[in-house]
Amino acid sequence: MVTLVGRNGAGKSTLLRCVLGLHAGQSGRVELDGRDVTRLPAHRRARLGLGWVPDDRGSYATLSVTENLTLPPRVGPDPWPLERVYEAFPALYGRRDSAATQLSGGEQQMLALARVLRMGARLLLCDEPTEGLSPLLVQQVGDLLREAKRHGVTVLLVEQNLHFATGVADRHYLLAEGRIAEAMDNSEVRSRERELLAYLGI
Ligand SMILES: Nc1ncnc2c1ncn2[C@@H]1O[C@H](COP(=O)(O)OP(=O)(O)OP(=O)(O)O)[C@@H](O)[C@H]1O
Repeated sequence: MVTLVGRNGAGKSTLLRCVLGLHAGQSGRVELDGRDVTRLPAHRRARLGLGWVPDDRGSYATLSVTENLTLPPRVGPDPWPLERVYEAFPALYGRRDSAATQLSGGEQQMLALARVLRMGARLLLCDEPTEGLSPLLVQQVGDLLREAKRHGVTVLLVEQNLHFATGVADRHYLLAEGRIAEAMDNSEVRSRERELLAYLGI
């Protein structure tokens, strides 16, 4: 799991869109598992296992959790069976008959992530999944990202919460003016936390 950090406007969301194939007119290369996918359209990249976790959660409000998890098409190479989803996220199993709107913020986040795993994604792109969440929900999002990682899923995470980032990710890239300015491991981020927070303006 890797995070992208950077000031507002540094280009984090744009980089995610480039990786997904949603940004026209980019330069450079995008590789997935060593394969050059730069010229592939977004839907072909999805078939190779790229998955976007929408921050508006993207679930069908009036449908139950199970229905939401049954509907997504299988596009990627490794679609999770429903049983694996429920085993990895038991809280969702407990809420399986509830409508998506009745879920807590953390459970909705869990459902959004689980839907992408059901579609077969191996690499998840998440844009600030903790933004605006209470500390308890932030902790739940951390648990669920760690759970996905434990199951072999790779995560590229845009995240401004450095404390959260060092708790879930393995390494971090600082983006400035659309370029990678620095690569850091967890101990470096922790030892430079004050300086980085001041730089990020948080
Ligand atoms: N590599 C780049 N080269 C040129 N322009 C870029 C590049 N990356 C991003 N931009 C432009 O910079 C602006 C901000 O980019 P973006 O929204 O991706 O930043 P961000 O880091 O996600 O910001 P925020 O934290 O506010 O969401 C956009 O107008 C985008 O088109």
